[in-house]
Amino acid sequence: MLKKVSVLVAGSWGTALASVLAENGRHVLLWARSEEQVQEINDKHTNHRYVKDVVLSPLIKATSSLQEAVEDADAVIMVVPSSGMRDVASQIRPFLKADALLIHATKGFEAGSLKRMSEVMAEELPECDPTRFVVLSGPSHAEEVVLKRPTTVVVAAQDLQAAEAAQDLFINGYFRVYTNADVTGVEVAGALKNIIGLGAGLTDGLNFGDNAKAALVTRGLAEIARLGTAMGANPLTFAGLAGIGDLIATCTSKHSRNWRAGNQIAQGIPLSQVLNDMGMVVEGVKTTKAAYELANRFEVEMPITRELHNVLFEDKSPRLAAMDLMGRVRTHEMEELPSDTLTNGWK
Ligand SMILES: NC(=O)c1ccc[n+]([C@@H]2O[C@H](COP(=O)([O-])OP(=O)(O)OC[C@H]3O[C@@H](n4cnc5c(N)ncnc54)[C@H](O)[C@@H]3O)[C@@H](O)[C@H]2O)c1
Ligand SMILES: O=P(O)(O)OC[C@H](O)CO
Repeated sequence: MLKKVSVLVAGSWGTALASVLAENGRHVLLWARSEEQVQEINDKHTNHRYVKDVVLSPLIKATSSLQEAVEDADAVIMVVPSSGMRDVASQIRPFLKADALLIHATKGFEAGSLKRMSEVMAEELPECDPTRFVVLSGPSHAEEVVLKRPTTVVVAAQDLQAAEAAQDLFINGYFRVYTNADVTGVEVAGALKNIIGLGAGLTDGLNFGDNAKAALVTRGLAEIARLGTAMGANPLTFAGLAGIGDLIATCTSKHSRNWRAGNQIAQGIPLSQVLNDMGMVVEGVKTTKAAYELANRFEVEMPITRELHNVLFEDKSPRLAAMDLMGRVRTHEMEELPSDTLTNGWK
């Protein structure tokens, strides 16, 4: 029985996941970094900056002490931005029970090392069994989850019991949780969809229309699956919730910070200002850089990622990037398949 459940940290997604747990009758300890935020959550039952106009369950209590949050916890849900994962994982190491159920819901890679979040956790928490690390991902905007709108996610772990324990913890009538054994695929899909979400915002901002966005999502999925498979993922994972499911949510929703960032860049607003004004994490920016480097490392063709990289970091005009994408050398739709499969229909 998982008695003490903690969520790190009280951003949008951490607060939304804490709300799901509270809905399931769990007392949740939510770590917030500022005393002001702790007081707001404990006294007013709100977390206004991150989840507007929502009254939180009294079962959610906040603390600014990582030790208090993690000590004796039976389950710890890590929802820190990818840039903070290593630091927070190393800080909780002295307090974390080795057999605690460790779940992360972060969508990104570590900048520089290009590691997946479960790899970073494994390095910083060597006492814990990495086969029991769970990743939770899928199409899930915090803004809708706190309103109890129907949502589906996937939890992946190498160890089936760990995945099922996470499924039991979160599943309820509006939050349906599926299991999957492909940790690499779910992590890669969750991180890379943000790049395409940025691209969808750009596409919409440039008024390119519905055909262009459908093309972006479909060809985006193709290059996500290409890199993911090279990194050891099961290609089928990309047809699931963490793959096409989250691409649809991110590329079509104005809740998406990545979509909004892309949309603002299309209006000519400088990236630094876009990020500053957002006031919340836009993982797709750093992930574009990481994926560009991963594509080089794994020698995988990722034209959309490359063009977005050039728009974000090389000052390339988004229109020119789109023209260059459209003008690429002609190719087969399923270019990554073995050549006998490609020619099969024409024999
Ligand atoms: N918001 C969503 O709908 C949603 C849904 C699914 C997954 N996610 C993922 O969850 C992760 C967190 O996103 P979010 O939406 O909660 O972001 P957010 O911007 O709403 O909140 C980020 C939180 O992290 C804290 N923080 C920032 N830097 C930190 C650091 N270095 N160490 C510790 N804490 C730090 C901030 O104080 C804030 O509380 C991201 O990887 C995101 O992709 C978000
Ligand atoms: O707001 P975004 O773009 O970070 O997306 C949030 C979630 O990942 C959607 O599933």
